Amino acid sequence: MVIHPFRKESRTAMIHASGLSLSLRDGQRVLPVLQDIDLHIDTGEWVTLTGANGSGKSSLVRIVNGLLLPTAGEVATNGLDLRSPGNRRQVKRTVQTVFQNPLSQTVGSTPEEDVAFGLENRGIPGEEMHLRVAQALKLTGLEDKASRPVEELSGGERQRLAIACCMALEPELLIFDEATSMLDPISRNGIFALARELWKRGVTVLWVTQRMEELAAGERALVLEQGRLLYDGTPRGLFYGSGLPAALGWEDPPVVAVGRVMQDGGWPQGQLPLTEHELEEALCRFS
Ligand SMILES: Nc1ncnc2c1ncn2[C@@H]1O[C@H](COP(=O)(O)OP(=O)(O)OP(=O)(O)O)[C@@H](O)[C@H]1O
Repeated sequence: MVIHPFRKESRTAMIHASGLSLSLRDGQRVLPVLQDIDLHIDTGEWVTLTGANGSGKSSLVRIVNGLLLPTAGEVATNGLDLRSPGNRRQVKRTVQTVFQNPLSQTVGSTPEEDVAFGLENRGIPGEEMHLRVAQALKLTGLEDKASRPVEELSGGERQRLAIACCMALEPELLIFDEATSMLDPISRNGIFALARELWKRGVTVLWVTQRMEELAAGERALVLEQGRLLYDGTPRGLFYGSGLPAALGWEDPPVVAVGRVMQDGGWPQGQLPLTEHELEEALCRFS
């Protein structure tokens, strides 16, 4: 059952899935990895996908970016039906993914080489390539490190570099697959803020995370559990209206823990805080 279906059909679909299922063979067993998923994500949205280990998040990402074929159902990314191999090839050019491990995503020996690599593969001519490399490194705050050895970059900087590589290829959909999970809190916040900035500039973002603070700070939340889409709606509805966090045994983020006390005290749901900023505002109104 999907709680609070969330649809805005008026804009162009970036991802559209209907009855999407995926079964994978594990030895003698057939695992139902994704089950009967209906999903519509518009161009320009920020959508956060969460779920326990093994709930199917990465499998869904791999279907959406054209790497894996569903066993049943329909799925289209950027209007391209992914059942066609030609469309899957095309989609791989418009969707870029930033993965979990910052150390496993670099191929060049310096940031500028690394960003240029993907552009060369695409056959982007020299002058434009240099321009795009410079722009991508500036966008991600790495312009001063353009010719430093990659090994000298921190984990957070390596993750910025992975984002620079993606952005140079001018993606329409940017997927972050637990991209902050191996970083320290400051780098994590920096990468999250950078992703939000890119989203505000117009890139559609699918943010995959198990961090409740990141989920709370987004506009729309998807919850996968054992391959089923259990929730599709606002983070506020998820934390304060659905009962799902308790049912799934999640620990509340600190701000939501305070919000629950406010909820018990009679605060209306629309005013319950999800972020530190909202909590501060609520307390100012109260005092
Ligand atoms: N190639 C495969 N063959 C068989 N089973 C697979 C394969 N890939 C994934 N699975 C299984 O599918 C299920 C979902 O895996 P998936 O990686 O999509 O989950 P996830 O939510 O991304 O997990 P995590 O948070 O641990 O990365 C798991 O039970 C996993 O073992």
